[in-house]
Amino acid sequence: MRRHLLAGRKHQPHELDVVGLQECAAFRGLHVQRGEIHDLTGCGVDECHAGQYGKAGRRCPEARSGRYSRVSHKAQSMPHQARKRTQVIVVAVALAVGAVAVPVAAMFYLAWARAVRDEQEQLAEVAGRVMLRTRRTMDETAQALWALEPLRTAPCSPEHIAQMQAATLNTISVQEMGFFEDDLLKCTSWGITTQTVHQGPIDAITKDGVKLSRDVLSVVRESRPLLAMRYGNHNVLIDPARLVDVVIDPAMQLAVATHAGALLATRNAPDPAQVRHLVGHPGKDLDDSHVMVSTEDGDVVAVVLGPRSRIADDLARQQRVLLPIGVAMGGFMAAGVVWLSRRRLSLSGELAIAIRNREFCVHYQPLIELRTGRCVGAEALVRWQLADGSYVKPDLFIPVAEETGQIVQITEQVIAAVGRDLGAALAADRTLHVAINLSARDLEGERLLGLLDDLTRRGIEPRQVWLEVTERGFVDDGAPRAWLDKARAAGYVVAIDDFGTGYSSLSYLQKLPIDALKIDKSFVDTVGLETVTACVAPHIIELAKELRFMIVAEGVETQAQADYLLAHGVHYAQGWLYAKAMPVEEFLVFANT
Ligand SMILES: Nc1nc2c(ncn2[C@@H]2O[C@@H]3COP(=O)(O)O[C@H]4[C@@H](O)[C@H](n5cnc6c(=O)[nH]c(N)nc65)O[C@@H]4COP(=O)(O)O[C@H]3[C@H]2O)c(=O)[nH]1
Repeated sequence: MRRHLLAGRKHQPHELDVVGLQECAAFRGLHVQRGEIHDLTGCGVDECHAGQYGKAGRRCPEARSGRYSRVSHKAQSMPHQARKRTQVIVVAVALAVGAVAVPVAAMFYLAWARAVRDEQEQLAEVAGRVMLRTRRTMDETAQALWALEPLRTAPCSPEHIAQMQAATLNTISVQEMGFFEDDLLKCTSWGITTQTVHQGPIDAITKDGVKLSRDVLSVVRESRPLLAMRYGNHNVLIDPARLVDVVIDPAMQLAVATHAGALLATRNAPDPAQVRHLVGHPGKDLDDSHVMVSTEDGDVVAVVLGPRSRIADDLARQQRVLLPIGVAMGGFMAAGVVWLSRRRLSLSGELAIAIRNREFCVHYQPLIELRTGRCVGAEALVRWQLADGSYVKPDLFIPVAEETGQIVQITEQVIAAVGRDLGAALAADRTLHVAINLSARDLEGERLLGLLDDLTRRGIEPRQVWLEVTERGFVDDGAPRAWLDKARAAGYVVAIDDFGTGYSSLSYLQKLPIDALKIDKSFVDTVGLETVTACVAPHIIELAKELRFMIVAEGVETQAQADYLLAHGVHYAQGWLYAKAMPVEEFLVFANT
């Protein structure tokens, strides 16, 4: 913004103010200190302000204050803008860092979550196989038991023992079968029992009514602790290792437990406490050392634990796939942030915000009838007011707004402001008019004409509204011309602005649909000078008179220029000789003075 404010300025009125005011003060023996004039002689401050910039009795309101407030004002806008820029840059950097960090962190997390999920899925598949194995073992064992109940032979008769032997041999999981009477083992599949053996405590009862007892030892042969399944008077002994006899990674740990948490079978020595925890909370889990999964059916719970280190390999694989995606997303988002912040920092971005926040107001530069010296109207000049109260001059942002098309919204705000500001004054005094600047891009569609009609609904007559269009607005013979014809037909006055600075030749002038011509300041400046272009102003004036246009001279700064223009038949003048653009309240005072 700073660059914009400093570069490409057409006029530098405030700097002229300072120099001029200082010179004037010195001439009159006044003392200038910190932007204020102190009257050491007791007179002359007002004269100095008025004499240098306004004609007698009509002091330029900007000079009247005795301060160079607008000069310092403008200077103050720099730190404000710089602060704003810094804020935007800081926010943009923070967002850009976030834009990269968030997707990369998200991908780290996703890779971790997917690695854990994959591992748990593998464990769940093993748990499913363990459960299937357990179910089959228990089911076939139960079948063998049910086949002997009720007993159809004499208990422990050779036939009965043969039946038990056959069941033992035919059922792979069964190691031994026994027959109990009055809680005592009477015989087994291997013959009559001579020892006193009681039925052990029951750990669980299946939904089929089979009772389960752990850690039972065979009385017939030496064995490790077995799992007893009992139904009626018979029981079978099975090796619990069968329940967990599935192909697994050696690092995995397995367990089959009852719903009460009693371990029926384990493999690779899982921690009983961990197993019991999973029995109580079936599903998937993860702790500092293990990934865990459990699955259940009505009778038992199968638990599988894998070391957490198993995740690492899969994690590295997932990261190889996902991290580049995260980095790409981060880069994309960071680029978006950079693009947005650049846009925000760009003038058009600032303009968009200013339009949304309605930061524009209008100042009015009086238009003087040369013959009478009377104020007969004003040119509405848009001002972009910054948060610190300073203004951005239109030369700085109008070209950008025209380029981007934002000018249409600005013009809409200007027309609305003119209605609010001058509606009553124009309705009360039909000799006053207001000139509104339009850009070529404004001359399309019906919307703006509708807004102008809103002005007339405030009691303003169309002839009191001058539409100032630069030569560019007339270059195109198509839509803009038709638009201007419509506006003229509705009674609005069309003026060609900055005449002579563009493409139009003098002969072209007679073909234009205009009522008034504004002579550009650059030609007014040549009045009375011995320059090559000094002859242009009289030519323009003569032709405009021939074509019966109203003639306005812009940028009149000296009385000599005003005298010359009056002598040559120019009707109106506008310039710092009379007044600069000013807020509406000051203009209304000026117009009535
Ligand atoms: N050095 C000097 N300058 C004088 C003197 N008298 C007037 N000026 C300045 O000359 C410009 C006259 O307006 P313009 O030729 O229409 O030139 C305008 C106009 O082309 C454009 N502009 C201003 N307001 C609007 C608007 O509402 N819409 C559009 N489309 N353009 C606007 O911005 C231009 C610059 O406007 P401003 O900065 O307000 O500058 C104004 C005014 O302050 C003088 O005696 N000496």
